[in-house]
Amino acid sequence: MRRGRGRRDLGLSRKGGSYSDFGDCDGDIRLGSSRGRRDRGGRMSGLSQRRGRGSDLDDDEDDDAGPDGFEGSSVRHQGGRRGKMANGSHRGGRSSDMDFGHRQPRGAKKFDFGLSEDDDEAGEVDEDDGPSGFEDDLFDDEVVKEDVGQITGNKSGSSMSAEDEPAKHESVQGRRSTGGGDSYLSKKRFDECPLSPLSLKGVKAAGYERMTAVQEATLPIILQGKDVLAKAKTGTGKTVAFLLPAIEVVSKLPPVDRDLKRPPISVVVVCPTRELADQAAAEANKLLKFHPSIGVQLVIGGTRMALEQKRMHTNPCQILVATPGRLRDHMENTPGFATRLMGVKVLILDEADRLLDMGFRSDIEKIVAALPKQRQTLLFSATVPDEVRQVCHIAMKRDLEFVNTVQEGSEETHSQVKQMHLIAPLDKQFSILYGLLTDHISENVDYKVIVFCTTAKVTSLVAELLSELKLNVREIHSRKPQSYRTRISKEFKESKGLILVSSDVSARGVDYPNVTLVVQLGVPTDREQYIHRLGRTGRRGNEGAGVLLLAPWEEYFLRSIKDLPISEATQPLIDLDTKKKDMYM
Ligand SMILES: Nc1ncnc2c1ncn2[C@@H]1O[C@H](COP(=O)(O)OP(=O)(O)OP(=O)(O)O)[C@@H](O)[C@H]1O
Repeated sequence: MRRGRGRRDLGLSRKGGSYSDFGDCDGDIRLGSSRGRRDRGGRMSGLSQRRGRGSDLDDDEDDDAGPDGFEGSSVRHQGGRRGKMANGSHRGGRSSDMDFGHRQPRGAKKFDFGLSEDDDEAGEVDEDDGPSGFEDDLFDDEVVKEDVGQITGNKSGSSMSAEDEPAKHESVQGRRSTGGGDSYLSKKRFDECPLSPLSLKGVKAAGYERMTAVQEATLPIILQGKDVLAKAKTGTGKTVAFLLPAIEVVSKLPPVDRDLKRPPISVVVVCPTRELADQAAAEANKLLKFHPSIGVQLVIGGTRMALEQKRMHTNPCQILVATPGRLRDHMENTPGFATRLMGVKVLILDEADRLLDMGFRSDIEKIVAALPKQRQTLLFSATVPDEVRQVCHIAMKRDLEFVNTVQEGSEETHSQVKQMHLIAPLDKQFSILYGLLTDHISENVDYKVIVFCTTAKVTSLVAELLSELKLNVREIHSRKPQSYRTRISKEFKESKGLILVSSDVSARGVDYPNVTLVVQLGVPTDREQYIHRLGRTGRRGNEGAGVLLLAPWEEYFLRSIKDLPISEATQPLIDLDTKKKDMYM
């Protein structure tokens, strides 16, 4: 691959004068920027605008799969591989910017690719986010504050301060972890724990011998039957940490009578995204290898309800892994399902922070209300912002244990992941991205890169453009059918030498092994999102790198991550004109 040094021109003007600086679009096109905006009436250059798809309640495969005003709209290649933007009209005028979903200052000239609804997990967001007042009888705010104050060692009981106060188990982590807080595995082996022989066999078959810090810290407490709120860095084995003790609970229950019309569901795992739910179910199946009598069922948006109902009927499971909207849908529409839920002994809220900032609070409240109060609740997250603490009020017992495996004073990110940022004007950003990628590829034979974009449409556009430039690219976002998302996710998991351009559907929890670089194009929603996205690399103690590419007016974001070890990157030099000549000769 030829790469000129010296020019940093976004260029992209093509032979025949098709697109130039992405600027030949018809009119004032803007790549949607801030999250959560649902509909904008701006000129969209023929892009059909679809409103947010609401919760995954409606998320049937067909609904998801068809043309949705997105596929084939943002960059449509008409007349061969001629790139055209939006409606394909190529007028001569040079627009000033291309906005990859960046927040724009007032008055800035922008392109709008019709991102009326960003892909805030669009398929799964529930807009019905009203207060429920659930379990007010059990936990009024004052009581919780007091209790939580005790949990975190805050005797004044003023507030639950997971971030501010050293947690009860923090010191335990400090002592037990190996190699300075960032180590991946502790010294403790699974076979030193009071686990059933069948679970131990499953753990061994899965290739796990020693525990990770969060597993070591939480397992004994969960096995005692306590509610646990656990905070641990990304990629440190939280899934096994909650699944294994949950499996133990099920294995100790009396066998389910096969003739029972509505056999109880004993464990419910709620995950914010379908990918994550899929991943948790797969991990459960791995661990259950030697527990033939325990079954797992996955219920997620984007698949057919009827099929799930049939499966649940013919093969009743004890462990149910679900996305919140679909779980509620079954609660309301699947005969006998609510009765089956009355058997729940353990409720797990995975990536609790994400569940909440995706607007699932109302779903969570309804799910919690549908479960027996006599149950164990586990809440796992890589970050514990205020909203997560609030959910403890509605879902957990007052004597919950907060296990924080992120040592006080240490960053929430991994030290083996090199973090960099770059501030660049919009018209330079794509060429910089391209330069970063090609530099990384030339230095890493086994490269595996995720490029995060702020919205589904920008994701698609960037993927399309990178493919045009002959990079090996896949895209994943909420506008793609679930079957496609699953396939791409699987492919990326198993591949090397691939770039995944993704919206935030892949930001949290998704475990892609050996990701070598994460690029964040545009400002993340918040500090937590930055950490979660970055957490797709450096998993299982591996090394990795992260680059945050911001526009000048987004530089303010650096203040919110100033405690993290992030430094300024050198701008890659790239001559896209040379590349283009290669392509069109
Ligand atoms: N004890 C263990 N030994 C070796 N590998 C493990 C162990 N526990 C988990 N893993 C592996 O570590 C990887 C990361 O685990 P997992 O996805 O559960 O992390 P996580 O903490 O949930 O991350 P995130 O916060 O990003 O969701 C997985 O590939 C998992 O199979």
